[in-house]
Amino acid sequence: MDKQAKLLSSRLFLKHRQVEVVLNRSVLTWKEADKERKRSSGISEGAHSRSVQVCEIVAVSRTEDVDDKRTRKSRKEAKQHSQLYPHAFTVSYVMRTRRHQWRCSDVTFHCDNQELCDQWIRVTNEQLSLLTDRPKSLLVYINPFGGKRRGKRIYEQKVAPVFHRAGISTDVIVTERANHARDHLETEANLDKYDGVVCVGGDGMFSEILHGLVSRTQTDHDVDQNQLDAELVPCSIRIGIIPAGSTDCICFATVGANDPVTSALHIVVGDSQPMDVCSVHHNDIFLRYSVSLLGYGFYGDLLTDSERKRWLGPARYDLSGVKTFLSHNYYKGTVSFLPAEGNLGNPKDKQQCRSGCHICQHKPSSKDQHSEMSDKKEKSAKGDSGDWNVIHGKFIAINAATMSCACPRSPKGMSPSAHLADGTADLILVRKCSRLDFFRHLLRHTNKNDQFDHSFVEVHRVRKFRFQPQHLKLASLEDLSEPLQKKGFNPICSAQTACSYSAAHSSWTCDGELLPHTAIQVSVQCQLIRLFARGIEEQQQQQFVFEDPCTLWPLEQSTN
Ligand SMILES: Nc1ncnc2c1ncn2[C@@H]1O[C@H](COP(=O)(O)OP(=O)(O)OP(=O)(O)O)[C@@H](O)[C@H]1O
Repeated sequence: MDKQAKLLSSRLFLKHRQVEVVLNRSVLTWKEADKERKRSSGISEGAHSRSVQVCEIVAVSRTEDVDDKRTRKSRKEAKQHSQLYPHAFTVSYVMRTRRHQWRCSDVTFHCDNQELCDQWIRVTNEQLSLLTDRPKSLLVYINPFGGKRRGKRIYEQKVAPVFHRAGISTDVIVTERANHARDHLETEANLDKYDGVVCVGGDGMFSEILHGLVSRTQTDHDVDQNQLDAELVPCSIRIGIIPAGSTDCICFATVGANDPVTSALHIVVGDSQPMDVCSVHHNDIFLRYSVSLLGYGFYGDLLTDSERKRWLGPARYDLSGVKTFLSHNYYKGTVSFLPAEGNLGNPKDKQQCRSGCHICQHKPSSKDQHSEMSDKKEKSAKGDSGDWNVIHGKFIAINAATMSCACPRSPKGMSPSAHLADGTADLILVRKCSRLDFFRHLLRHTNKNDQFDHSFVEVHRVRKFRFQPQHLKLASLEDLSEPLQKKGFNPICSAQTACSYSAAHSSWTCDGELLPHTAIQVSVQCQLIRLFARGIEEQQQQQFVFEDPCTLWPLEQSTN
């Protein structure tokens, strides 16, 4: 850092203290000039040096007003000071606070020379203009009904001021119905105008944006999404998520916090986090895309039941969870999967996917993927099952996690070491077991114990998988004639016919939406989209030195 050539170096005033301010290409540093002198004279107190990376500067501009938050006495002092040093500029920058949250902090430097002040603003802005990843123009969709219905307020009070400070222009659409954002993106939006799309809402709203953007990209490139082996074209513009829903798992897993200001700042600094997307088909029909969890059995049943209890609000998930757990259903079927050979990671690794993850950076080139695909096509044409593994069984749950699925309730997530962008999903098969064992497995989603370390749980890192429920294939006569106890049904199910029917098949939940088919084919599309995020930062990455920030803004209100 010190070796870089200085672009500017001046003695300026920060409040009443003289500071040595230095700008080089990557860092802005300031330290108290007087303390430096004391130290050279042998007194042990060191100069407090503060630094901010240029890539984390939000904006720099001329300052006209003195800070009106000061006390009357300090306002008077400030007035005298500003008469002596009437020219000032303010640098707004990212400051890390607790638990991966970011805030925008300001520091104002004063001087007596207008030319010098203008030079600082000009040179700093020149450096910012070299950061070409930063968005200048954004298309924002707000779901006014997501979560606690605070999407619009969250955007106006916490996010818009940050975008305004950074000089980002926005077109804002407040949605009027479900799928409004998806349809607009698919058919109407002039995407050439924008550097990114921002979603203000929860995971359901994000899914709309994902579907709109991915479908639009495929249409623009004449790619047929219904084709199972179609090579999908990655989306060229990034998506930002401002969490304002009741479930904000995608935001949490990619930023480490559900906090609107933090997300806004990740957008401003132009972060880019590639993400895998699963495409889900039923034969030659495209069904949906998924970025987090595909679940059959336990989670499918839970969602089906919770959909009937929407009136209960978020509490419906707890109630349906208990009910589904007590039902303790299992399902017969065949799972086939293509293991992720050559992948550097393993679902049982202790290492988690974090900012700058080397496993995600080592993605297979599209050429390799293509030749792998042609290989498979050749093998299947010959009637060979290729490298596909096939498992017939009775499953309580079949889950495919494309990311860790970490959320505040399950801080490590369903598959703690799943990666955001390595082109794979973790396929977790929970076979029929006792209710107590299943409870132990579920409990491990909330604590630090290895949730795969059970004889009835297996996990595979896969590039593709298929599921065929048995009832569709074999009409399951044998199944239906089995005594209910043998099938593991719970005595609390009093209507036996209803129980046997409900246990014949479950449904797939796909990122919180129910799929209309149970026989599905899933293919992981490596790095199909990019988010304005950088993955969860390691704690050590938390911060350069910052003391005594002049102000923190926007207002320190609690987040949703
Ligand atoms: N204006 C609107 N009116 C009604 N529904 C809308 C509107 N805009 C978006 N939606 C739909 O609302 C659903 C839920 O939105 P969102 O994900 O933002 O909130 P949420 O509270 O997290 O919801 P959930 O947890 O139920 O998914 C989305 O599936 C989206 O399609």
